[in-house]
Amino acid sequence: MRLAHYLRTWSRIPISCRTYYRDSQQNGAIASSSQLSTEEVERLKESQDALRRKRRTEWKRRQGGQTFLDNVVIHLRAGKGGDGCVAFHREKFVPYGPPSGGNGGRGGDIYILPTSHLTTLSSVSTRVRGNPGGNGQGTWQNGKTGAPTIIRVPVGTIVRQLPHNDPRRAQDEYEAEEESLQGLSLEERKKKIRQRRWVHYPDWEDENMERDSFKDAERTMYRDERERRIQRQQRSINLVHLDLDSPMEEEQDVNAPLGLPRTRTFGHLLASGGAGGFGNPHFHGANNRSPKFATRGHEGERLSFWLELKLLADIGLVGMPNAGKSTLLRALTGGRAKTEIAGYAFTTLNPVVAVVRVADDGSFEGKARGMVYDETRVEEQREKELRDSGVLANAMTRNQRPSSSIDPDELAASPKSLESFRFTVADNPGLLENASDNVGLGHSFLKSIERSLALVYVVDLSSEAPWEDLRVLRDELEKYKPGMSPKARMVLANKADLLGEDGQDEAVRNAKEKLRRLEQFVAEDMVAPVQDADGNVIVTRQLDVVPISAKYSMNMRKVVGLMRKYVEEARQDSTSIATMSNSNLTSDVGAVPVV
Ligand SMILES: Nc1nc2c(ncn2[C@@H]2O[C@H](COP(=O)(O)OP(=O)(O)OP(=O)(O)O)[C@@H](O)[C@H]2O)c(=O)[nH]1
Ligand SMILES: [Mg+2]
Repeated sequence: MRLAHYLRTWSRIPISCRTYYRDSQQNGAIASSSQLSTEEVERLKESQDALRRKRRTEWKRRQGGQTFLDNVVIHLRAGKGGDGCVAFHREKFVPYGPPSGGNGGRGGDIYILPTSHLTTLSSVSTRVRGNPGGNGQGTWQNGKTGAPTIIRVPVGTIVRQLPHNDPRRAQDEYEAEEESLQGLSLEERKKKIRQRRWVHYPDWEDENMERDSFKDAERTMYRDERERRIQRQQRSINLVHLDLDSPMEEEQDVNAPLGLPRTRTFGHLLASGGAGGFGNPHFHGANNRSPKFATRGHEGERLSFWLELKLLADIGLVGMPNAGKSTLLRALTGGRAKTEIAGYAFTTLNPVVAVVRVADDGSFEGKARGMVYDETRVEEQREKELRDSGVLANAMTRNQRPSSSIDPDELAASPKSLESFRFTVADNPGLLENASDNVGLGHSFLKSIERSLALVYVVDLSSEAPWEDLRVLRDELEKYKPGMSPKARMVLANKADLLGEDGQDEAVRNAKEKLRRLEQFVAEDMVAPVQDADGNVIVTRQLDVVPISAKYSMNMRKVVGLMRKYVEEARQDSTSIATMSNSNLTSDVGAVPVV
């Protein structure tokens, strides 16, 4: 009881406060051990930090990549069928006409439709109910069919039906009925089951129960129900799994006759509506001339699905942990991309997508002389010092300052001409050798960049053999999906600033030699085949190799120019974009834009 109370109270505290509380507790614990020297305290803090990071990475790894993406579980309840009607025809001189109750209409189905007008799953409701069918009426009027419900999702959504044993699944229609009957006596149970299935002529319920014709009809109904249930079970062996990679636009038919739907394409069927009930003419026969009962409509299917969205980015960064992908993303976006940078592996646990804005003259937002994109921890510390010193409190805005006092770096950072092009870049977690065997974070996160127009390798030029890293990255891409590696267009040799400065002739010569070796490897071993629609190799393509320093924002303009070129080429070839989404090998390679 006390534990429950504690958990309830704890869960009411906002997460930020909880983190603060934990941190202050830990810091307090460290500080209280006053016998320790400052150095020892620092070391202790670092080891605690390392432990926390390790736990975080391990936790992420255990998710099997399932939390990388925008995803949602939805519960569908297709429309219930309309009830049949009990009625008898009446007209002048025909006091006892034939049975004339109409059948109920079918319940509305639920469809899913990928559309290019959406980019997130946030507009998808988690509970969707189909429209019920109309009830039948007298003079043989059948009820109308429930209108279909369409769930619109962005292109790139993967739809998976949840299996029976999945705890996230909602009850199906049979389980829901069973639950509503729990706790009732046998008699009450029977009564309720009947009430759910039959419509009687006013005051004829008891009479109907006695009749053989009703008993026969009831037997037939239960037999049909059993068969339907078996069919449903068989269907659920093949769970729905859709990869909605290309948009299906709704076809509008403005000339559709009145009363018929004007939209023709509904998308993929997910849950079927229940059948309508039978009107009393259905039970008319030689041994029942005047049936005084009809059936109610069936429940629609109740199913649960898991929707998962692959992210959309024009360029995907692929590299080993610590290669500097996050630093590069921040440099490309002028620090707007809030992705964490730190000197340990697996800092980035989720893909982060950011927009790069390019001006007419090739300059881009954020490019500034002397700009340093340091580790998040260092930048935070710097910001804190600035805040504490009170500089920020009295700072004037750019408009308040006289133009002569504006820092030239700041001027350089502001766009000189109007933005003329923008594209998105995805920063990814690091990829390791044997990621396919779930080493590191595995490579399930690559799903998010599968549909990127181009990939860019980021390697650490200061490492022993950057070409070996490149080989591993290429092989891992191929292992993830054969035909994916030819999407790579460029190799960025990062951290070039570490390889010697002006004046250090020997170091500079070594750096040049290393870069030359990398270029040679790329030219010899990383040639990408470009195929035509029939799968014939029409040309081989070299990857561009560009030495950069993401941290000091060096050579960024060239990188942005090349990225822009790749994106423009791919966008121009609109057919290639359409085929790129196909999952088979030939179309994927064929989709690589021809240069
Ligand atoms: N000297 C130098 N250091 C860099 C450069 N780019 C990144 N770094 C440093 O390299 C370390 C790792 O950088 P990140 O950007 O976090 O690397 P990452 O590839 O995103 O790493 P993961 O997220 O773990 O995959 C940090 O300490 C950066 O400051 C660079 O161009 N020069
Ligand atoms: Mg990172």
